[in-house]
Amino acid sequence: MTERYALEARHVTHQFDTAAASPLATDDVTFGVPRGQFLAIVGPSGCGKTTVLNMMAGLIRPTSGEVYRNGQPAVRVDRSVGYMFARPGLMPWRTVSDNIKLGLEFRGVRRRTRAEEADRLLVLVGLANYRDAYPAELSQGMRQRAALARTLALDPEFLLMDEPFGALDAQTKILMQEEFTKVWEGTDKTVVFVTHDVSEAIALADRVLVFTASPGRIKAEIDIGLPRPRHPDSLRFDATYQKYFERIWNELRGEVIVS
Ligand SMILES: Nc1ncnc2c1ncn2[C@@H]1O[C@H](COP(=O)(O)OP(=O)(O)OP(=O)(O)O)[C@@H](O)[C@H]1O
Repeated sequence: MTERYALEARHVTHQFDTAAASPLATDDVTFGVPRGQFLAIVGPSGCGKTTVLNMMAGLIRPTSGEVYRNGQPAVRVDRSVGYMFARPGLMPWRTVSDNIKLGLEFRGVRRRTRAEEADRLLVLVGLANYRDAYPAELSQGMRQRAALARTLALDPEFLLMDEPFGALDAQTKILMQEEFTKVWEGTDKTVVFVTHDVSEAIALADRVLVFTASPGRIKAEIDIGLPRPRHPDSLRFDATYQKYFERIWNELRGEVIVS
């Protein structure tokens, strides 16, 4: 691997082509994510965060510019990409364990080792006692943990996460951030994490991009120098954390007001 970045967007612009309007979603966005870095993107609603993630995944193509994964244009979704949304999207007719095994099946893990690997992931996300439960029998936070385990079962090189904890209540969200940080810090996965929540971005990420209101451009880029391992649940009381919060919120405030 000689590329400087595992993931890269070079002068990426995306314009949706719809009958009603042709909204410019992103405008000349350029950034790179080194291997193993955790990048967060914050910005007002509608500024093109999901569009950027979809282009990184190879789900949609830029109108101009290019997105690269490991130096290659990201023209399609492949097994290097794990995508996680705010809604867990579990299959209701499959148990938690069987939902996780789905990721293992996709990865081509042999049937014999799937159960063992699913059990390991269930322990990792704190659902060991719910392996045979169905999604409807779980709380929202537990479902999202199961979705995280299913994504991790794919063992993706890139984790693209679109408000993955956005639908959770405040307490569960902090617990999930805590667990996810612990899991991620034990890997070398490259993460792009979209969120509205400035505190979440600072607690989790190595670097935060602040987007302008629509069309999304990069307004600021802030390295988060908080040491690891991190504990999102106690970080909020840290003076350095609060300085980052003030800085990022000052960048974001004007954009939220104009959007
Ligand atoms: N499929 C689509 N067709 C047409 N326009 C779209 C489509 N998807 C998104 N857009 C438009 O592109 C712009 C960016 O949308 P996008 O969902 O990327 O923003 P976002 O920052 O993720 O928003 P939010 O934070 O509210 O989820 C918006 O103006 C939106 O209306």
